[in-house]
Amino acid sequence: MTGSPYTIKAGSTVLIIEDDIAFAELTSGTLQEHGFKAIGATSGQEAMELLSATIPSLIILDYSLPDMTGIAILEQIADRGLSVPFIMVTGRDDALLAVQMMKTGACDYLLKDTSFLDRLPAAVLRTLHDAETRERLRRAEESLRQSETRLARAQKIARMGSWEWNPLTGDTYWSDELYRIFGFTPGEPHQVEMEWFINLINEADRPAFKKAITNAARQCQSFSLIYRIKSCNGDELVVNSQAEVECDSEGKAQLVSGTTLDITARIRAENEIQQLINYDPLTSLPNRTLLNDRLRHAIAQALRDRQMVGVLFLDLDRFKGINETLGHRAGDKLLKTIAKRLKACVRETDTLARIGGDEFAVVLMGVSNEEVITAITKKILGLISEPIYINGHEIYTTGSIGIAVYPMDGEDGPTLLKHADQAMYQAKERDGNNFQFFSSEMNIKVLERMMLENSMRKALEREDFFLLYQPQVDTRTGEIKGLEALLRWRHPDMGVIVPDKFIYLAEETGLIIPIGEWVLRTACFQAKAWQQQGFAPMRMAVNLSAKQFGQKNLDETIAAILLESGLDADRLELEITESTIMKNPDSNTRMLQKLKDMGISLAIDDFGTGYSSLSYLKHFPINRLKIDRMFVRDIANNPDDAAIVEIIISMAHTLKLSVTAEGVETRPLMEFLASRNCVEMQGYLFSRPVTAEEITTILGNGLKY
Ligand SMILES: Nc1nc2c(ncn2[C@@H]2O[C@@H]3COP(=O)(O)O[C@H]4[C@@H](O)[C@H](n5cnc6c(=O)[nH]c(N)nc65)O[C@@H]4COP(=O)(O)O[C@H]3[C@H]2O)c(=O)[nH]1
Repeated sequence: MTGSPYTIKAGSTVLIIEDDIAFAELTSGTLQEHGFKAIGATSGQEAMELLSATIPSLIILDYSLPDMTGIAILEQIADRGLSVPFIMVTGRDDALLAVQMMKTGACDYLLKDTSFLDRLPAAVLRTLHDAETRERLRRAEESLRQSETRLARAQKIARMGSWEWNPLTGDTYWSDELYRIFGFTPGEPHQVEMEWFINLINEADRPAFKKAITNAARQCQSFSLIYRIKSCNGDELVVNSQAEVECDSEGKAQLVSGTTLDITARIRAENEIQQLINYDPLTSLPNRTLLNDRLRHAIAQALRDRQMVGVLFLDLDRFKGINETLGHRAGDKLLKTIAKRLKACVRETDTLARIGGDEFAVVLMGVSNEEVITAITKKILGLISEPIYINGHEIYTTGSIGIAVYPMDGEDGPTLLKHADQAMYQAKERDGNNFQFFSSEMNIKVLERMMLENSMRKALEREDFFLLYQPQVDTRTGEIKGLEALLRWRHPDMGVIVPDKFIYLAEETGLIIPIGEWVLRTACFQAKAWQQQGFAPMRMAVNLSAKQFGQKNLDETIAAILLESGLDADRLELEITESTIMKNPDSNTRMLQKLKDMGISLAIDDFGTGYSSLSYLKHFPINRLKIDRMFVRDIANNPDDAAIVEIIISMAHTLKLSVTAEGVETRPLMEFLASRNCVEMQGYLFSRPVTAEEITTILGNGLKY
């Protein structure tokens, strides 16, 4: 209903509709005495005419009028859209009538009795006061409704929804717009379960959301969170939820409420901008801007981890010619194919960028040595040089790569890139399809390694390897109990090379497998030959590297060699380092057991340098511990080493293992070890590693130490 606003104030107009003129005057007089302005009408008709001109603050209405009933008048007033409070007046004391009058909307009703005039002013005041309160409430409700409409409109425009969640009861409220954002019809589902909602969130973002909502409920922490969510129609949206928490005096969360903004379009636009700023549109690879950024991060990370960063600058050889002959489209296809191939060579954490027409750069993270860089560079050159088929043409292209390494060749991105670029030009001058390190030392190192690797491949065929044997002596009797076979490489240019200088490379290249097999075979045949020459049978100790030990069929290979050579298994001892076993203790223990079951003796080499714990040691089916020569050497000077050696010896005895000390160079060392019950020793004091012929002489002379 609409109506005019009014307030209680002196002079408020009261319309008295009453056909009893005397009564009307009395009423009017009383009201005027109390400061009201009274106007009067004696019939319904007259009242309606008056109401056309004036709207009173209150009507005092006689229930029964000559031309119409009070109720009919009220209907006509309502029809005009007026809302004026009224008090009914009646001469009849009838409870039923009173109820009926109140039902018509009367604010009060008064009986025309002797106390009427006494009660009138208070009733008028009360009615006016109530009417004013109602009007204020109506206006407040109206304004609230308007605000709600405005908010809903604003939410719709902003794609923002609001919500509430009661952490105590689990009750939730979603605004209509929130339903719409998530693709639901407003109000459906009516009650939103938090668990159900969490399941709509992208799995990767769920933990962050759960944490935020839990912190809100448990610690009253407000939050602002961006996360992805699957909408009802399956689209993925990106939203930003901001929440505030209402807490009670004890700090217990009562209500979590907030807004959720759909920022999908914004994020998409931002991504597109980022894509344009940071990526090359042709290959979608990072461009120079992003490369510089990534390079800065890579350097910071390498500084923390004390590692190197490899920066490769690649330029395609003869690309210009291809572009000119086959056209730019073909050139673009070629670049895309190259980009794809390059991607296959680098790890996720590395950066591959296109920085110019036919120029690419690669940033290799967390590199520990230049070999890794060389390996990746070779792989890249190999992949680039494979034929590319474009528009029916078979195209051959190659690349030139310059390499700069942090920290040696520069401490910042631009310097490293500049140096890699310079090195690339040198590679190009050497006819392309080549790589070049910026620093000459690095080049020499890599070159040496490559040469060593090449000549090692040929060394087996050319029989450049040979074995030396070092006696293992029982110091109580001076007898030779065993011989350790030690590998040497007679290099055509570099002379004899010791294993420490090439075993690592043989391991890395896999050449250790054929070389190791050659060592085993040679040593077993030699041991058998000495037996056949009538010398007392001795142990032949052979070193096994980690790669050899990792072979699945190692036991079969060894069994075949023993069979070929005719050497009894119990004459062969395999020396494996602690770190080799500890690389994969469970499967290695199984292999050790197989070898032991064949009757072969097993020794842990360099004992004390690795990580064997006593509990592991108990489980390894081994026969012997060899104390590393590093500890033995320092016994005299370092009490710690002396203590370690003593512990190893007593541990070996407790576990019923034999023990051999390596690197015994002096008599005092021998005496110290002997006094600690270490019986068997090996070292320069007795003999350096010598050739098989020299061993034959020693054995022939019946030499004892
Ligand atoms: N300073 C000093 N050194 C002594 C003394 N007595 C022996 N040595 C040296 O100590 C090394 C003992 O061999 P290792 O600990 O098994 O250590 C060996 C072994 O781990 C590995 N190796 C040798 N031959 C082979 C092989 O055929 N296969 C594999 N996988 N590794 C081998 O190369 C390592 C080094 O071998 P070598 O250079 O021959 O070095 C030998 C030996 O010459 C001494 O009194 N003083």
